[in-house]
Amino acid sequence: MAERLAGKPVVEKIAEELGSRIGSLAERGVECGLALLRIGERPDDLSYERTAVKRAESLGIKLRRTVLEDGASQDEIEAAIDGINRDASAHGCLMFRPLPGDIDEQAVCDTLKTEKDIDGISSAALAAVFMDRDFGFAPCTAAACMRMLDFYGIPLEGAHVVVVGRSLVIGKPIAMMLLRRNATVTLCHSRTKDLASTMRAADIVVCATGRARMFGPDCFSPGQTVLDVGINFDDDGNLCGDVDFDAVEPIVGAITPVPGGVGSVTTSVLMAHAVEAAERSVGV
Ligand SMILES: Nc1nc(=O)c2c([nH]1)NC[C@@H]1CN(c3ccc(C(=O)N[C@@H](CCC(=O)O)C(=O)O)cc3)C=[N+]21
Repeated sequence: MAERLAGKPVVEKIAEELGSRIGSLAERGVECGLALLRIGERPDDLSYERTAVKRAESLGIKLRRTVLEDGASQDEIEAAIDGINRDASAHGCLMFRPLPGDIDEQAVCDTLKTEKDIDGISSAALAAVFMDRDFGFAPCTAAACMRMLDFYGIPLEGAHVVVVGRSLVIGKPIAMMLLRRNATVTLCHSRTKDLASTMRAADIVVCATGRARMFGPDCFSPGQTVLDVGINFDDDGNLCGDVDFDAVEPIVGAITPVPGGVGSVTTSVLMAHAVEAAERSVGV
């Protein structure tokens, strides 16, 4: 049976680190604030939001929630971001993505003030990830995967990592972050030929497609480490990952569960980024 790479100890470690930093900010009269911007009622957004609310409450981070109707226009969404830009009590902003409808998403992302961009959505923040430059913040989900790998001591140097999924939220940025750590990265997607055999050849597989239980035992081999980034709801409304966990767990070396895996750490990384943005705002 695979080792289960649980999010909980990583979440607890981050909470411990943040506790004292939030305390120091409070001594300077700064209450760390985080703005959430959600458009519509997508179940995976709501799942993220539920955990974020829980984490913020337990850490003492102030949340400001803005919810727009599905069908909100480009102008309405940009106006909401403008409101967050001008709210001095919000040190960082998370906008749930992808945006519904035919919105120019990158234009929306680029209206957020750089210093509040704690999910690395602006062109400049993403460019920095691709250029190995330390500027701004990396996308929280990609950063959460890296934290998981480091916490559990999974070696990256020279390792062959297959990433399945090429989104700007996770697939593309994590490929660059892994490269920076000297992994050999293969970036796969829905049109990849011989996907299963490519996945089987990897040391580490990162699944980020958003398709419920899409990857079964034929895609994996003994000893592999599997990060399941998917947050999906099956036909019965149950939360599940991109990997068919029950069928794959007996085969591989280590695997993250859903729930209780990468997603749970993502929300903690979001809090860590908000605290860092608050610190930067007062020059710490
Ligand atoms: N800009 C952006 N970045 C994202 O990374 C992003 C996004 N938008 N939109 C929505 C999806 C989904 N997502 C989740 C993250 C954590 C949990 C999470 O905390 N899940 C808990 C369970 C929560 C529950 O029980 O519902 C867990 O997996 O243990 C869920 C979903 C990030 N996404």
